[in-house]
Amino acid sequence: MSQSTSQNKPTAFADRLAQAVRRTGSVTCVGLDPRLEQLPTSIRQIAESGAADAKAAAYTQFCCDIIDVVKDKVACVKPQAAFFEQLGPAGMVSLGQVIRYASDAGLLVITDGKRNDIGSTATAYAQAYLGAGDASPWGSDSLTVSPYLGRDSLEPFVEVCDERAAGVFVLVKTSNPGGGLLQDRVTDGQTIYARVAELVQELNQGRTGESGYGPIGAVVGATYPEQLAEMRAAMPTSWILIPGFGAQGGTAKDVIAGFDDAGMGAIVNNSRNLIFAHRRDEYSQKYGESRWQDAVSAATDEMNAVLATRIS
Ligand SMILES: O=c1ccn([C@@H]2O[C@H](COP(=O)(O)O)[C@@H](O)[C@H]2O)c(=O)[nH]1
Repeated sequence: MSQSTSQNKPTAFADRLAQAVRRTGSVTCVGLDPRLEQLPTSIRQIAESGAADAKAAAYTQFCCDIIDVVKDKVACVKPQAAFFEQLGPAGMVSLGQVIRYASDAGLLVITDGKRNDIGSTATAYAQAYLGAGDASPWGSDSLTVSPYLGRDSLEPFVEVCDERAAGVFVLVKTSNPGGGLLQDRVTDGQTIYARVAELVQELNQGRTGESGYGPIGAVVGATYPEQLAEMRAAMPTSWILIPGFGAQGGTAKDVIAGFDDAGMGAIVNNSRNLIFAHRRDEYSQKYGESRWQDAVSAATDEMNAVLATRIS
């Protein structure tokens, strides 16, 4: 549930994120991307029947067990909607349960759905996902959104962010190798991703809170450190969500440029290398599969420490 000010006005998402980063001392975002075949055996057994609701129950258990481990170690989690949607309706129920569990545990939730559409439909997406607790049916603090449909498709999200003290992260420069096909195109002397960043910066105008950041954040991949530096400068009032750390090759030195001088303004997502840490050589020997939660804990501590050393 959103923390409230004395006037009972919910604290803005950007400020809640700043508070959570300060409280935990962590800029790590734990990505909740459950994949059936990679789950520890004890969890995979829940899905033994092969039915969608059994798989969904396994996903819920796995994600909630991870939340139990990381709730005091990090500021936020990012459930990836795709893995839940893949299971159909039962998966979507699981997504809702995981979001609620994380929120109740005091974590900020960024649902990674990469939603958007024409304005009137975008409003429905915004109302569905944005607003923690009972403010929306999904109860997310924040949602990833696509800018491809233009400014009028983003404005409904901005409105709902204002109403519900929520946030969005607009895809600016994604971590995947093929993203440049469109994002790096130069038009009117500017790359598309730089034009999107300009739009993000415009939308945040007049919306910054105590933290100096506004509700409209940006996604910029750890796999493009030079562009990350360029985007930090282009969007000084936007939180940057940096995916691509770990399994996609991004390292601590690649993400430094995403932070402001106070070591704030960015969160670094890591999904596979944290949640399936028990499968990594460095942790499997020490913990084995039966102690998979200890592996998640150790991997999260390690990421926190590596980032803290680099950023401070
Ligand atoms: O540009 C982007 C935008 C989103 N993602 C998502 O982040 C995680 C990354 O998972 P890892 O296991 O840490 O590679 C995943 O949910 C992606 O869909 C991204 O990677 N890049």
